[in-house]
Amino acid sequence: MNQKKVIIIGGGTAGIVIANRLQEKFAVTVFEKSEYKAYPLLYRVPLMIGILFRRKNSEYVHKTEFDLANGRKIPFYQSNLLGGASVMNGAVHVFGFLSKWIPILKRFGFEVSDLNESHELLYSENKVVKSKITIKKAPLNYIDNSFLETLKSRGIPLDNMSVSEKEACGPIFNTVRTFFRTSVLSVLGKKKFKTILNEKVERILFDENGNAKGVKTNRSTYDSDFVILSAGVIGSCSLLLQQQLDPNSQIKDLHIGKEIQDHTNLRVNVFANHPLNSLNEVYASFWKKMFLGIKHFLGIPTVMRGTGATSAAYLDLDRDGEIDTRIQILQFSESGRHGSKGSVFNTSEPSFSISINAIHPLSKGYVSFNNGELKVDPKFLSTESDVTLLKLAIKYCIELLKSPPIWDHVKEIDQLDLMEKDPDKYIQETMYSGHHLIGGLHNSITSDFELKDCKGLYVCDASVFDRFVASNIHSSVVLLADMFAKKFLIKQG
Ligand SMILES: Cc1cc2nc3c(=O)[nH]c(=O)nc-3n(C[C@H](O)[C@H](O)[C@H](O)COP(=O)(O)OP(=O)(O)OC[C@H]3O[C@@H](n4cnc5c(N)ncnc54)[C@H](O)[C@@H]3O)c2cc1C
Repeated sequence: MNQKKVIIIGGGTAGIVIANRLQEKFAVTVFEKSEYKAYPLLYRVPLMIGILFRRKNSEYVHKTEFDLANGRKIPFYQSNLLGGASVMNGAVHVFGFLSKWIPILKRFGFEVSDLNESHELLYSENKVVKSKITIKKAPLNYIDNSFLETLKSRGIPLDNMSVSEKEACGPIFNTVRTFFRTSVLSVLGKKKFKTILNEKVERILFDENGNAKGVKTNRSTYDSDFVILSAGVIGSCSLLLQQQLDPNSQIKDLHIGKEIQDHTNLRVNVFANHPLNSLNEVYASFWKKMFLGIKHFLGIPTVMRGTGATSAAYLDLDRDGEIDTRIQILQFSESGRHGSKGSVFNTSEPSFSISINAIHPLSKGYVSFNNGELKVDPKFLSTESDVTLLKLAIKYCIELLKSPPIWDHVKEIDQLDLMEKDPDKYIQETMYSGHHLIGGLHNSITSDFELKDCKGLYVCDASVFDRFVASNIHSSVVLLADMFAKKFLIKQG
């Protein structure tokens, strides 16, 4: 039987998940502009991924910069590898608040049972199942235990951190195989679809009736019955925006690139008063690093199993009855990421951080393409309520750190004076991107994910989210991509 052909643009998080489902009934080809290079073993170990971002001219990632209102430039990293952002992300898994999922499910005609089915198909907890994304609860040490104990003494109960709808604290989920980080590439165990690497799609082709009929890449043109755009927020928006510039373009002005969002990420850094049995040890000593590395590769549990982000808490800081903030222990410090005016949070001393994420920020920005130039600006903290929440969070973290038992580990809270006297300045000088871009195409598609006015061209990736359902976005993208593919199979299969 002649199978219908589907072209997927982008072999990233969404693209691979969609290809995995659609290969049941379609001849699927995935075009990925990056190559799957011999990705070093080292980077597949959870924490070691951080080394990638510090290398200048890395062949595995490329860097875009966001301009902040105060003149600071902060990096946003994209992947140069098959698997997209999921290969080099921090691997923290959060499935999201059901109350936030419901409007998204409704918008696309899904039921909660669809969400649960996709979850069941793609994720397994604490066991390795072929072709699933394996997740584990992060291993906890005494910094985590003190953090959780302090939270509990403030009335925040221990709960399931993957789906809590109320204030809770607990260990978080990481993507991990027995020895390595894993990503959506684990679904490649059953791969039948074709991947064409190192080939960038430059144009989507349409027939005379306005139906998508294939793509033009930097090398050739390819025919298909359907085209699915999964090139990520920046990739999908920029491809459509560029194509729209052509006066005869099929693609109309459909709010493309408008209302993108990102989680701002802020850290409260702490110098500890004693050496920590934590990821700092991996940082501090070559021999310890070797020792832990050997243990890790032998499959003996080590701190390297975690991403360094280990336990967290959901909080309702403005007391309006809805969870708004997540604080999370980070047992490592990234050079260059902290400190005002580019100074570095000193990692040679034992240290840890509390990372703050406003879960549902209201600030919105854009992706634009003018005079051959791509501009991406999430317009961080352009809404006053986002700043207010971060200030409440800083205050909360300082109070928390000053309470036992976590206080027992604290020698000094870095930049405490600035945080207390001028939190606005602290926020502007130290905030970073949470690397969770969403939106840009959410107003441009139908409830079937079809680009409005363009038959046969579908969009599904982080760009179709009109809101955050969780404090992290990877799992949300994976689950929506699978639900989309299931719907596509029913309608077109
Ligand atoms: C550094 C980093 C850390 C993160 N940490 C976490 C985390 O800990 N937890 C979490 O939940 N989320 C995390 N995220 C976010 C999450 O990984 C992403 O939001 C999600 O994977 C986005 O999926 P996507 O399919 O929309 O895009 P991507 O995975 O980026 O896929 C898009 C793909 O399309 C390709 N492409 C683009 N244009 C073209 C073209 N014209 N032709 C062919 N191919 C093209 C790109 O090369 C890319 O491979 C992180 C992201 C980053 C970057």
